[in-house]
Amino acid sequence: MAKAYDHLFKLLLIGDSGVGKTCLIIRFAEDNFNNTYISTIGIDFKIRTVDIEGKKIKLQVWDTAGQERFKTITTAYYRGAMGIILVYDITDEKSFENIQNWMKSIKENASAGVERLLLGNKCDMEAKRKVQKEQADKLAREHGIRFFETSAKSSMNVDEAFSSLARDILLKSGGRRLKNNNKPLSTDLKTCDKKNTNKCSLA
Ligand SMILES: Nc1nc2c(ncn2[C@@H]2O[C@H](COP(=O)(O)OP(=O)(O)OP(=O)(O)O)[C@@H](O)[C@H]2O)c(=O)[nH]1
Repeated sequence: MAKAYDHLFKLLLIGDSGVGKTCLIIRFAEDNFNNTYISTIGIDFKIRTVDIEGKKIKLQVWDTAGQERFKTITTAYYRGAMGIILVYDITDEKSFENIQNWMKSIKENASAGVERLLLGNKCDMEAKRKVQKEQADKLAREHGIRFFETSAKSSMNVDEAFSSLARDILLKSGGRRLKNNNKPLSTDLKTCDKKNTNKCSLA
């Protein structure tokens, strides 16, 4: 039987408790949102297959508990991830400050070539904003990664964020094949603007 997908990418979401990791995954995988807060215990995952540049990419998206007491369990999953999404809440300054610690945790526990992405979630709550977009833009630039403001509630930028990460991983794996087989890299791969301008779109 033919495989239902061309590539399987494992992604992982990390960030403080309550920033909206579970809601982002549910919005992405099931196009749903719930206001009730049930803190994740340990780890869980959901799947969605997306079309990127004519390729079927199966995304296995792992949800981690943000609470400190689950850290030993959750960090064990970093190594298998090809992409890690760091999430903070734009209404919670502490969750943004802690991104530096989450970055450190990636350095200590993830594979060296892992793709990273920064998300400022709950951007529907403009009136309660504590973290300015420029601050996060600057941080993302310092780390050389992409940044989006998202809302799991309104869907804003959720598909775009996941797709841009998947596309970056695809580009990277294409590059590896090029190195190994000396085959030309597919020219139909559109590159996204790496300058965090949120201009990536679904293929
Ligand atoms: N307004 C708004 N609320 C959100 C958004 N995303 C999540 N929430 C709410 O924030 C709360 C926490 O969301 P979760 O997705 O459970 O947070 P989490 O990061 O998975 O938390 P842990 O499992 O404890 O690590 C819930 O009450 C959600 O309804 C969003 O984009 N906008």
